[in-house]
Amino acid sequence: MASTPASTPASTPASTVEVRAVTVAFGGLRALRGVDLDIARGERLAIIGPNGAGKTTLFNVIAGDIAPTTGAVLIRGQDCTHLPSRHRPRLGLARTYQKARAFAGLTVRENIYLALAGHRGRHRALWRSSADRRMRDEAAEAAARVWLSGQLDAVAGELAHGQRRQLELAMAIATRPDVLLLDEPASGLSRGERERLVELLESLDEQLTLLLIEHDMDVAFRIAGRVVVLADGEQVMAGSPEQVRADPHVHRIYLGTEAPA
Ligand SMILES: Nc1ncnc2c1ncn2[C@@H]1O[C@H](COP(=O)(O)OP(=O)(O)OP(=O)(O)O)[C@@H](O)[C@H]1O
Repeated sequence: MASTPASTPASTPASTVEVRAVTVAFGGLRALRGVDLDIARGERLAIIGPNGAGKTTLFNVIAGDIAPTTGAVLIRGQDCTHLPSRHRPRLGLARTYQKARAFAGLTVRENIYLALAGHRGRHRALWRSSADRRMRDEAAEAAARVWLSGQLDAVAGELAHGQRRQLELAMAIATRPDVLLLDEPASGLSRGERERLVELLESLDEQLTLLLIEHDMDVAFRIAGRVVVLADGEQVMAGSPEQVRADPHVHRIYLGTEAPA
């Protein structure tokens, strides 16, 4: 019988991210009530739902920013329910937040560089070695991906809102994640910036697993292959953008209107 090398997992997980019966209680408030989700490698999944539905809480659980009250999260087959968020980038996970987190006093290049250095555990060796020079080049490449080449030496705090969001995205994609969580990437962007965001998201590696919380239905439906609708901490529907767009229940609870005839 052929032996399996020790480094090869016994089985390849069917899903890159598995959310198992996750509940989150904040005191008496149940922000998530038994959410189950399987997200396949390379899938583009949009999570939509009204304010307070539990979307960001679900992201926080997947990214390790909070632990679920009950239930489990597996990333690439590994149970990481209680793994702190700082260890999850090494599982290939990157996320952005609703509020920009770049250092306002540092330049675009420095911010992306620090994201890379943090990811590789190289905080203490800034700007010195050839590896650091490589990271500076990689930072410039990531900036170019989000059309910020002309702003490499601009201080983040002086960027326009849209450019700051582009920077956040560059900081996330620079680490070449397998799983990318974007929390409302289109928020506050102009129409032209939204078009560029869609173009950028469409250009990401096909193998990348992308989870998106988005209030802009146009962006969400264009990017996603599957849409999950959360309401009041529960998944109320999942389907293709076309199915979700046409679902009368979704229209009532989320859009507050009847589905188009
Ligand atoms: N740290 C917290 N402490 C207490 N309650 C919280 C906390 N975080 C979220 N909540 C509550 O949990 C519920 C779900 O919040 P969450 O931010 O996940 O919703 P959301 O769907 O992302 O909403 P939005 O679209 O407005 O961002 C809300 O009622 C919110 O007030």
